Amino acid sequence: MLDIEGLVTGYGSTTVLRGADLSVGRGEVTCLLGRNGVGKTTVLRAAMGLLPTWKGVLRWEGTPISALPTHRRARLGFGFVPQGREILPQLTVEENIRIGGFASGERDPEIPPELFDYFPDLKKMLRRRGGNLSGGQQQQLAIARALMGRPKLLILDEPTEGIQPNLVALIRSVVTALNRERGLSVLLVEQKIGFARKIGHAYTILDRGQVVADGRMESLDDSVIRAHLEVS
Ligand SMILES: Nc1ncnc2c1ncn2[C@@H]1O[C@H](COP(=O)(O)OP(=O)(O)OP(=O)(O)O)[C@@H](O)[C@H]1O
Repeated sequence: MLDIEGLVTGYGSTTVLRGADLSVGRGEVTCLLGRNGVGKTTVLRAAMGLLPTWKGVLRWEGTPISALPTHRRARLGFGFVPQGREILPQLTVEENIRIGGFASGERDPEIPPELFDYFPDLKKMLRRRGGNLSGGQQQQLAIARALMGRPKLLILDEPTEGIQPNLVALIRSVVTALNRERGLSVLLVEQKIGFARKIGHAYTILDRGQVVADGRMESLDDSVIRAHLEVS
């Protein structure tokens, strides 16, 4: 579905990704893993078109998309939940969700009732300000907002960061349900190996801007973790 080949990009004159390769299969959850600062968020931002592709090719269902701006990628079916969630604190929960519909080009987006099948808590707090929600509630809100664009691929940057353990389980069950019931493909950056193992079908490990290991999640054994993920 999404294929990234030989991606080189960075910030200003600093190269961060030095030829990264990654694929997300249709209907699969792929976890992008790696130590702090190796370039995981940079991969997601380049996939969304928030950073230019300096070298390499990004393909969506076989078609090159490297030159497309972010809003065109959103219309193709990319949904993005950024690190830190980026909820608008002064707007209500309902307004924050509807913004996801504007982003995909709708003039007066209505929230489909079935969205709340996945987020019953949000339904009870539609009039509350986004800034008054807990981290876990904001994460649900950010996912709901991304779903308003009816994505085929959901890209999540550390969805469990700063979230209480009981809500981590909730986020996992929501993402798993969206994957199983709606066939949504998922690319997610994660620091918690246990979470990645439970949620992912495949993994890719990044180190210093390059992919150093990838495969099916069952093959992510302790030797791979020791070599590439534990702090040495
Ligand atoms: N806006 C920016 N301007 C300049 N350098 C940046 C910027 N954002 C990130 N970097 C640098 O790019 C490198 C990769 O950062 P990135 O956020 O992609 O890593 P990461 O693997 O997602 O890290 P973390 O797990 O800490 O979120 C780091 O050295 C970081 O300092």
